[in-house]
Amino acid sequence: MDISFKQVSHTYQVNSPFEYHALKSLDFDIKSGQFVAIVGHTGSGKSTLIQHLNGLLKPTSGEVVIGDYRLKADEKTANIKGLREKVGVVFQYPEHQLFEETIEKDIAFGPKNFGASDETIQARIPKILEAVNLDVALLNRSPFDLSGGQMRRVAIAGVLAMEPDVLVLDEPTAGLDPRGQQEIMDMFYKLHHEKGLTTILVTHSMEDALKYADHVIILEQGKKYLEGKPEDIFVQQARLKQVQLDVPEEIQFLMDLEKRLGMTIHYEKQSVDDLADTIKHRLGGGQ
Ligand SMILES: Nc1ncnc2c1ncn2[C@@H]1O[C@H](COP(=O)(O)OP(=O)(O)OP(=O)(O)O)[C@@H](O)[C@H]1O
Repeated sequence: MDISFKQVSHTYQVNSPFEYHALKSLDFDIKSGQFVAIVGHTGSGKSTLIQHLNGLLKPTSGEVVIGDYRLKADEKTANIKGLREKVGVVFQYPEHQLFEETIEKDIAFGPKNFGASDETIQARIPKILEAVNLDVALLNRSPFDLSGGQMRRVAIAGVLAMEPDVLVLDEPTAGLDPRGQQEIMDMFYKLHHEKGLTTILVTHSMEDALKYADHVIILEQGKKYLEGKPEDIFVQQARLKQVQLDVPEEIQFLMDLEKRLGMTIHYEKQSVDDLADTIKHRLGGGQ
């Protein structure tokens, strides 16, 4: 689904001593099928922004358009339930929201609430378990018997069970070890391509934004600071530094290489192996 933010502002606790302007005149478009990373340091407005994607929050002014749905202040959004079915949100630490006695019931909870029949849900479950790499034998176990990483996969399975068109991921790897982080991100990347999803990833990892996203939006104090292709955004070291963001490791490495050896390699999402080959070749003869 295409998504548009048109001059969106959001103010918390209007007309109170705690009034806070969290989003300020945000304008951007996300095309159906894009993988977009939203980055910015703490308090820049990322969580506020994504809560506008399924109508948990509404703009104080401006409008958000998501497919055929429109969110606008003082206007009742037609069929908000339909919007919440289409936009799946994986919140931070989603495993904290597990509550059913069995894994199967937890995965089925969302679609059941939205009126899907038992047969429909049963038909979806094996494919979802495969996607999140959980064993079918676990279905009747309590989610609370699992490891933290497995619990997160159950919670993600519950969101996927709704078969959303748009997947919103709020720091989906927070608290996982490096291997778990990569497994989860690779899983989302695969799902994104296989299911033709529109994916919106909030992350503190510049490396993940560079590796997985085809578009990056940087927020600073509720405003859009930079927007574009990751390989164009993440070479702007001085501008990133101004908002306390780092250059991803791969790009930092190529910048150091240029400084030390005068070797210029333009980063175009090459793998580490391809970069190593290019460097060896340039150094003369693959040693
Ligand atoms: N309910 C609220 N009432 C008042 N201010 C709020 C409320 N929720 C968030 N804020 C403020 O809005 C600003 C943006 O918060 P938000 O959670 O969107 O930022 P963020 O970029 O997601 O931060 P983080 O990376 O820490 O999750 C922060 O300064 C925050 O304190």
